[in-house]
Amino acid sequence: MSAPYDVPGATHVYSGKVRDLYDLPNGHLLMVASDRISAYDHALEPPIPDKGEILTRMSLWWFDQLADVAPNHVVSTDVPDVVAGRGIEVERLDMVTVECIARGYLTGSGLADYRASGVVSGIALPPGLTDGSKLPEPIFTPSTKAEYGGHDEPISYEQVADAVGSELAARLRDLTLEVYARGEALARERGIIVADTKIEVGLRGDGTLVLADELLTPDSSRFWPADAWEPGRAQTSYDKQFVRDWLTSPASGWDRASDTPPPRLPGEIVERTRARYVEAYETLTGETFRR
Ligand SMILES: CCOC(=O)Cn1cc(-c2ncnc(N)c2C#N)cn1
Repeated sequence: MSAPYDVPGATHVYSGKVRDLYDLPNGHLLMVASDRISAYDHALEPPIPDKGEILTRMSLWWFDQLADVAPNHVVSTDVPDVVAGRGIEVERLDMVTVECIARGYLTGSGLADYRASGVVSGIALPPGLTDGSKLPEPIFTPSTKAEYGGHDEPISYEQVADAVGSELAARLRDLTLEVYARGEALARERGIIVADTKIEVGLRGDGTLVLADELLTPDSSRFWPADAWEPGRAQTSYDKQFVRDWLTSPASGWDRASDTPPPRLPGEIVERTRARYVEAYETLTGETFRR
C-alpha cells in the first residue's frame, strides 16, 4: 500500500483503505484521499492518478448540495501543498460507532442476507427480489465498524438503539435515508444510479449530528450507469468495471479464488479507470475536472 503523505505540521494517526487521517496542531483533523484503489478486498497497484482529488472534489460538492439536510465537518480546503486538492481540514467530532448505510437497490452483502433469510439488517423484504432489484423503498441497513481489513457486520435497527439509544438511532436512520434519497434522486437525473451509500456521522458537543468522512462517492457508495441497469445479474460498476473485468479475465493470469495478490494493473486499465472517475465527477457536478 502506498505510504501516507508526509504532511508538514500534521501527525499521521490513521490509514484506511483509501484515506488517511492526521492530527493538526489547532485540534482539527486533516483528511487526505489517496489515489489508492481496491477491488475484491485487495489493494491494487498502481494507484489511479488524480482519484483522490476527484473524489475529494465530489465529496465537497455533495456536502454543499446537502447543506440544507445537515451540517458537515469541512473547515477548510486550504491545506499544505503536498496534499493540495486531496486534503480537507475537518472539525474533530465524536464519531458515531455505527456504519450508517442506506440501500435503494439489493446487491452485495444485502442480497446474500436476503437470499439466506429474506431479511436484511432485520428488515423483511418482499419475495422475488434479485441482484440489482430496486427496493420498494430505501432501507436503513446499519453495520458495525470492522477493524481495518475486517468486514462490517450488519446489525438491526434495534441493535443500534441498544448501542446508542433510541433517540439517536432514529436521528441516524432519518439522516441516512434523507442523504441517500437526495443523492440518489440527483444522481439519477444525471444518469447514475447510487444503489447504496455509507455515511459517517459525528456529534458536536451540543448534540448536533454532522456529516463526516466522504459523501456519496464511488468509494462510499455503489455507482451504476443507469443505462446499463438490468436486475437479475451483477450490475456494471460505473468506476471499477474495467478493473474487475481485467482482473477476472485470462489476460491478468490471476485466480481470484487463490487469495494471491492481484497483478499490477496495465496502464490502459489505469487510464480508463481514471477517465471514469473524471466522467462521474463531471456528469454529477456539471463542472470540469481540470488537472
Ligand atoms: C479519513 C479516514 O477516516 C476514517 O475512515 C474514519 N474516521 C473518521 C474520523 C473522524 N474523527 C473525528 N472527526 C472527524 N471529522 C472524523 C472524520 N472524518 C476518525 N476516523
